[in-house]
Amino acid sequence: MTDPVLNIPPRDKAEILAQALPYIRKFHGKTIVIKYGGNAMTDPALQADFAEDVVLLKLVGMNPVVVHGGGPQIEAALNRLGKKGHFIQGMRVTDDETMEVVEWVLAGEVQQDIVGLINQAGGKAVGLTGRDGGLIRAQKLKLADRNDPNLHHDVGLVGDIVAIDPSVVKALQDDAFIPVVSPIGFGENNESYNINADVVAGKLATVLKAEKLMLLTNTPGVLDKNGKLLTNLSAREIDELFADGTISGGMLPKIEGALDAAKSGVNAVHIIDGRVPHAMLLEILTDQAYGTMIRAR
Ligand SMILES: Nc1ncnc2c1ncn2[C@@H]1O[C@H](COP(=O)(O)OP(=O)(O)O)[C@@H](O)[C@H]1O
Ligand SMILES: CC(=O)N[C@@H](CCC(=O)OP(=O)(O)O)C(=O)O
Repeated sequence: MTDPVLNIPPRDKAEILAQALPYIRKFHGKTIVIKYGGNAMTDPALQADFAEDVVLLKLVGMNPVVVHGGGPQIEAALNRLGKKGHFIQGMRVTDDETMEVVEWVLAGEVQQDIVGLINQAGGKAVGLTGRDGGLIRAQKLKLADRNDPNLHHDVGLVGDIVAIDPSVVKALQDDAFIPVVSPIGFGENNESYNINADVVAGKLATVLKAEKLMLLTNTPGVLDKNGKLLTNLSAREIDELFADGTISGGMLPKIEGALDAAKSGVNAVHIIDGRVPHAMLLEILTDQAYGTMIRAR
């Protein structure tokens, strides 16, 4: 894949840097929630680029908050135990044993890898799960069927977010740290819940009154039935794509998280290709639009 930053002539590079100034000014002090999808983090070189981008955003005065996924990494760990993941409408059916694997892969492995990379790039990252500081309170999700709202699926220990207390994230931000959040919630009886990372990112962006929510994944954005990129989607257009089955699998919770944030006042919500080096930086700091923008109306 070509690198959009390195493979361009120096004059154009200078142009990109000059373009960045108004955006740096505009977003100074603003919170930007970045969902780093498990599918976008499979290449070590891209992971290092991602970490550098997050640090750069912090250095120029923005407040990045990372929410990470790890679907493929959980799947690999389950396979090693002779288990295979099963999804309903983009949600992993989570029994007790799967929940244990989810916790150690997300909080023990993926989160700590990202924290390490950000620190290596010169930032000060702090890893959190939804337990830390009472960040994500959850209850068992009753998953309504998309075609028959009277039918509900039992997806085990998948969490429905009851409340987010963002005080721990705000305290870290005020202290120049970069929070890296694992999508694990806690229930009334201290039980753990597996929550889709897109849903956590959408809700956290809303509660933090973020300026932007960026969802980094492994497609150029939302694609239509012919595989063509849809650069802009309203709530009504999304309903149509749900209805005709164009949006499926992992894209279902992603769009729901994105739309929820857009409707709740997050100014700009983008689904972008995390496999393109520095896509997030270019989206935030240049005039060029990337991926799919989700609009409330
Ligand atoms: N209309 C669509 N456009 C793009 N991707 C889609 C669409 N419908 C379903 N998908 C699937 O959603 C996937 C992204 O979701 P997911 O696998 O959960 O990624 P992540 O780990 O980044 O959250 C894509 O790789 C693709 O297989
Ligand atoms: C309930 C549910 O589906 N949880 C997800 C949590 C990780 C995640 O969301 O990872 P991605 O962002 O990489 O898909 C899972 O178990 O895979």
